[in-house]
Amino acid sequence: MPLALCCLSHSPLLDISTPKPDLLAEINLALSQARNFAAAFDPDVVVLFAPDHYNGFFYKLMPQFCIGYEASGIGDYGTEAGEFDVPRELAEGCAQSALDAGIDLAVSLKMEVDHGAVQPLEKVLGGLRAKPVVPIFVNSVAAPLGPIARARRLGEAIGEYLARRPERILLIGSGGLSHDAPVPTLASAPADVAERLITGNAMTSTQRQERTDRVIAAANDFAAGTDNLRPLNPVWDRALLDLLATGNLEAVDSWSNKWIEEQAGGSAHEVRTWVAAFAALAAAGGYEVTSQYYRAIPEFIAGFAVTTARPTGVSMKPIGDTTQAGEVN
Ligand SMILES: O=C(O)/C=C/c1cccc(O)c1O
Ligand SMILES: [Fe+2]
Repeated sequence: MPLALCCLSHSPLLDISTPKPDLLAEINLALSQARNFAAAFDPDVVVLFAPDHYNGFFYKLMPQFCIGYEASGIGDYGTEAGEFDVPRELAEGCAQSALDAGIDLAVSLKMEVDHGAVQPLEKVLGGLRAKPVVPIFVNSVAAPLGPIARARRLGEAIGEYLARRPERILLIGSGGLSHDAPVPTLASAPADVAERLITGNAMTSTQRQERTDRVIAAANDFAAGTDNLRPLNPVWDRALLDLLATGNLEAVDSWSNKWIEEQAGGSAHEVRTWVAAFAALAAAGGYEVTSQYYRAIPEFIAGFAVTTARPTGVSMKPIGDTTQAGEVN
């Protein structure tokens, strides 16, 4: 059965910041196109590649990749909390196919995920239980990171397996593009924060609110040009979107993590979720991008993109407004 793909940037600021009305209308149109695309494809199941921001994965044991056999959203930044409906047999098949291909991923029977996983499910499908979901954690935040080539290989291995499955499967990649989110790092965090990055001790509601306030303040400063976060890089983002659209995915294998960070910021590693999702789609055959939206949006601290793609030659019944949303700026 066919695969289809929807990749999008997430941001905690998406439902908090208020960009100018024209920009907001564009963003809403792009997201509604993605929703229409998913509704027209009508997947039986979703395979979701998503990062985490020290809400579900901590340095007491930090894998590069992990498939959740059971998973729940923690409900940060106003996203839905609660249990995922994970199709166990499909999740096990994904894990085995990756292991067979030499990707030593972890599995979890109690995986916790944050806005990076839940927000795209809300925006594209309407909620975290709208469809059965196999959640796949792709470490994009916690150094040390493996090479981006490994994320491509992970996606490829899983795509080869999914292509043989009977279900209609929507691949979602969540993250990036260029950005430098104000997420702590083990190397620079004060002792109490570093301790939490290691142990994952639950945050108090005050600590959670302080984190939210800090991110909102950083976004306001960034939009005003008064923060020292690394600038967004629309040129890099556009080149990445072009590369993904042309299918030349192996080109990323030569990218070093240092180069990605220099070009696009410390959080641009989240693009490995896009690379994995596209590699999964490519493993099933040729594909075409059917819609693409991009803007560099400082208010979201994000090179913000929404892309849909489907196998070449597969048509889907259009639902609602399918006009092209904005384009690269
Ligand atoms: O987890 C956080 O506190 C912040 C995350 C964040 C901020 C800005 C852009 C993003 O993509 C994020 O995930
Ligand atoms: Fe993120």
